[in-house]
Amino acid sequence: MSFSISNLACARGGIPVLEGVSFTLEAGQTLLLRGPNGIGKTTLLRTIAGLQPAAHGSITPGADQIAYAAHADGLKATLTVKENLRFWADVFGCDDIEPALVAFNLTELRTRLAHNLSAGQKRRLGLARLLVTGRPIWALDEPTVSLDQESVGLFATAVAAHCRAGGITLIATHIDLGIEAEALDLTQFRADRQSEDHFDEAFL
Ligand SMILES: Nc1ncnc2c1ncn2[C@@H]1O[C@H](COP(=O)(O)OP(=O)(O)OP(=O)(O)O)[C@@H](O)[C@H]1O
Repeated sequence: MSFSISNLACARGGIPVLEGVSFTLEAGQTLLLRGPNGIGKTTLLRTIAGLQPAAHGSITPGADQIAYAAHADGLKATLTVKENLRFWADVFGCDDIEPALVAFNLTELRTRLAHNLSAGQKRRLGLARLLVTGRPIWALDEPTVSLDQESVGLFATAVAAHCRAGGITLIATHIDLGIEAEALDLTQFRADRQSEDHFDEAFL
């Protein structure tokens, strides 16, 4: 298993954001995506997850191998913790949700409605979902927002286990997660946004 991006360009709201993004990750690797606010970390992850098309270039393998965790937790508010995980496990064909409950310290909260969880507990449940997808590539957008130190540790442990099992993890984050990984600053891939001005002028 490897994950490869070649000469990728992506846009947001019709405006070019990144261009010329190329890298390859091998099984077991984690890559931290860095760069200032607005540089395009979320845009890149959304493109990798298949939520928006690439403007140019290729991503291999495709979105059916990606588990994406966005800024929002994406929980079903009226289902319990256990029911939320069971829902996603059924979608992805996973039999056993217990390892996911244990990994993110959710066992005692299993019967609580997602609506009634604290922000950090919601985030833990959102991340536990990754474990029932069975997908080899995790694309995570600021995954530790709202997490306390102990929960950041649970997250780091889950990432390490995923990578030991041959998985690949991409993490967009501004903070130090205590995870040993290479970092890629997306600033070097900032798109030349002059092109949109030329476009406008041509039609005025
Ligand atoms: N829905 C949208 N429509 C138009 N432009 C958008 C939209 N969402 C984001 N953008 C713009 O796209 C660019 C890239 O945003 P993106 O969210 O990918 O950056 P980011 O690196 O993840 O930022 P941050 O570190 O603040 O989370 C920014 O200039 C942003 O203002």
